[in-house]
Amino acid sequence: MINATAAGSKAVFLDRDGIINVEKHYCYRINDFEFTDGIFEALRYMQSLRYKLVVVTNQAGIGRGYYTEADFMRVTRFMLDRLGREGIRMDRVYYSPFHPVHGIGYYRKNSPCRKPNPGMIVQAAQELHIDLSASMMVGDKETDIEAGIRAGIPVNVLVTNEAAAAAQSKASVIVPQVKDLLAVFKAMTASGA
Ligand SMILES: O=P(O)(O)OC[C@@H](O)[C@H]1O[C@H](OP(=O)(O)O)[C@@H](O)[C@@H](O)[C@@H]1O
Ligand SMILES: [Mg+2]
Ligand SMILES: [Zn+2]
Repeated sequence: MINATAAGSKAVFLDRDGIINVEKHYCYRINDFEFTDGIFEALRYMQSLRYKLVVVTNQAGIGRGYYTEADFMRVTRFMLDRLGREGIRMDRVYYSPFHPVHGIGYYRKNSPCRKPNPGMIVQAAQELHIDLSASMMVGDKETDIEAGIRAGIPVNVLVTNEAAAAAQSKASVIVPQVKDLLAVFKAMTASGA
């Protein structure tokens, strides 16, 4: 169970591609941005329990030269606008444009903010006064789970329908689809957190 403490707010950290929108390699066009089935209901529920909602997304497509920061900002505005119309307010979006091998120029570096490194989560905790010990991470890759664990988040939820990924995962909970998240969130907060 998850309880908030006086040390800060509780939060749900959300991977973007594969959790908020359907994973389509290096998605940056609004026309390709398709919300996953069940994400609105899951986010609305956690927001109603006063969890902050924070996106932490690797966007190495920027560093690789596939699209620009302006492209990412455009699709982010679209995402936030649509979430807003669904009654969901994201507290912050963090992104890492870097890649240690394939990044071009400035973008080629092993950034502490690129998952599985926990930098984005740690930064969010400082800037938004989040109590990580009362928070959750949700992702579709083991790198998301590793970032959550390294940041000190106790509940790390993996969404995958790949048996091999599930078998090797360090996640606390594994579900096959985003539309299973609402039930996970309800179970995790059952004591009234
Ligand atoms: O919100 P996410 O899931 O952190 O974003 C992942 C995508 O940026 C991108 O990530 C991976 O590419 P890199 O190794 O970071 O270059 C791949 O899984 C791509 O398919 C994803 O679109
Ligand atoms: Mg992902
Ligand atoms: Zn890669």
